[in-house]
Amino acid sequence: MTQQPQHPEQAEQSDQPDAGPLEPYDGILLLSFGGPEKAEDVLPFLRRVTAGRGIPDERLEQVGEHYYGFGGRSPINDQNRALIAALRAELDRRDISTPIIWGNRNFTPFTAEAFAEAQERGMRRIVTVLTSAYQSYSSCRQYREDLAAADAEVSEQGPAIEVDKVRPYANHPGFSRTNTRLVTEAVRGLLREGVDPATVRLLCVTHSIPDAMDDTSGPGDEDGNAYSRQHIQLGAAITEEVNATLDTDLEGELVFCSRSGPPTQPWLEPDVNDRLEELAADGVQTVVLAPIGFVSDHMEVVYDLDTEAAATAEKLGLRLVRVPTVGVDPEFVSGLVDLLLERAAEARGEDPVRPVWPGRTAPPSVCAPGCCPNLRTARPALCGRD
Ligand SMILES: CC1=C(CCC(=O)O)c2cc3nc(cc4[nH]c(cc5[nH]c(cc1n2)c(C)c5CCC(=O)O)c(CCC(=O)O)c4C)C(CCC(=O)O)=C3C
Ligand SMILES: [Fe+2]
Repeated sequence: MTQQPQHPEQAEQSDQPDAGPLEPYDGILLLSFGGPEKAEDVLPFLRRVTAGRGIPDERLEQVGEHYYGFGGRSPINDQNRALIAALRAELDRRDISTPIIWGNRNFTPFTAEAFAEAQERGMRRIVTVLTSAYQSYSSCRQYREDLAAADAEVSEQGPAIEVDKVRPYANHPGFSRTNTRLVTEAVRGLLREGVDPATVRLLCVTHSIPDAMDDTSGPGDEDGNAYSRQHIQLGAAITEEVNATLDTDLEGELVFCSRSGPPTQPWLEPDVNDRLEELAADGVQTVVLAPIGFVSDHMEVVYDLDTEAAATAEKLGLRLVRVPTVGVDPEFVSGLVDLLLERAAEARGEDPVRPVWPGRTAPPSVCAPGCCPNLRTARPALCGRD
């Protein structure tokens, strides 16, 4: 690979696909949730997120206040800009000139705007990476539906764009090993201070989802619950690895944050705050809180964990040590590039090595028919066999 990185201007002018390691793709789409950037954005954003989803008004007002507490600006868009810059640098380092575009479900640039940009730049076949590592309707299939809707919208204006997606990456080492290292370093810091490991508990935390959404998550040919199983598997592997590395005997478990929906609807539990109460009553003194469900420190992390759970811990006299999210950690970013290369090799009909940790099987890059169904209305989705 002696080819020099192309100038972006040059890439824009060319209407030929980039000949290179990511062939057959001529564009990379980072697909994310999106968040508001100023106070006036908050209500339209929340209305869009919750359209037709039966979230009680009371909860919406509360969540609005979380955003206003940060001046109406969610950190998520800036974190995605930083991730794009880090991906660009890692691609350049590997002499891969394929351009990156960006789309969001709930804030501009919307997914359809990203598709319009792809069309303008002459892209014909793109590969998508989600800012979400796990399988469920909310964290995977809904993005595939967004892709289908965006595709339908722009295909009236110009040539069609073919779209593929990298596999859900909860058990790709770039994600799982980075989380493991970050947790290990947090616990090592406590040991260095002389904290007694017998007083420490490890909590892995993720976004709660309705039980019904968890029950149907996954390809539909197993037992469902792919979302909770993937988290439990990674949490257990991290705990084991931390204990092996540091010669400790910490207990680890999975807890949930950011529940919404009506109180009558069951969501995954225990809530992080409830669990902190119980652990304090059991004599635990320090909790290491690892947000393995999130890729960056967006509002769920800076509000639900760093503000709300931190206040609960303070009230209980518990010390809370929050582990960083993977963010733009070089090992994570490099893993995403590996995933792009793996997907490109599959698209060329090759049989690439698909690294996995923990466990033995990587989820397929092309989702099974009916994977992670929408329980309300079936909508068309791309990147699957249905
Ligand atoms: C699994 C999952 C992820 C992780 C995977 C992924 O990243 O996709 C995630 C991420 C995020 N969720 C976010 C924000 C919100 N999620 C909401 C509501 C909901 N989330 C759900 C699930 C998830 N959500 C569900 C089942 C609902 C109920 C309504 C529905 O079925 O859709 C609501 C409505 C109000 C509320 O009830 O909280 C908001 C404002 C933000 C942006 C943060 C920022 O601005 O920095 C991010 C990254
Ligand atoms: Fe959410």
